[in-house]
Amino acid sequence: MRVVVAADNAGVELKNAVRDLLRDDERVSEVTDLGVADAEDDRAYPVLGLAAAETIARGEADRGVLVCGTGIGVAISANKVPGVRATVAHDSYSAERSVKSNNCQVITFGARVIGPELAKKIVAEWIGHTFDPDSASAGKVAHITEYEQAHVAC
Ligand SMILES: O=C[C@H](O)[C@H](O)COP(=O)(O)O
Repeated sequence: MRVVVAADNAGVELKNAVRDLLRDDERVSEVTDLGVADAEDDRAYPVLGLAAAETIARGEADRGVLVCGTGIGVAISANKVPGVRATVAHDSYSAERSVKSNNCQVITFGARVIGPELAKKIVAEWIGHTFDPDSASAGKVAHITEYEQAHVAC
């Protein structure tokens, strides 16, 4: 699995902790870190969120982990990229269902909301979840995709 990670300067430390966890996970073949690298880099969360989501939309990554102060801004940004579904998930069940019910490729965290150990635990579980295209959830996700394709300008 190829994972892209990104954060604004509010989330850089948590992003780095999750990035390092992913790099040590044998289920992950590649981790692309789009930054920010440190707290001095003031690129705003939309820049990072959109760049990460576009990486997935281009087929260059399978999943994404995005971090900002709340996780909300990067999620909103990533969801603007056609074909990408992102959500904040600060608990194990939401993270699981974000994949199994919603086929989300992206999970986001708020560094001002969740601590690193819980975030890392959630990510370690999240990596193992997969979407079943034959599940009852698939038709609901297809409805979202059909709307997007009919209404969202590329
Ligand atoms: O969703 C936005 C993020 O929490 C970001 O890190 C902080 O944004 P703000 O500086 O506009 O509050």
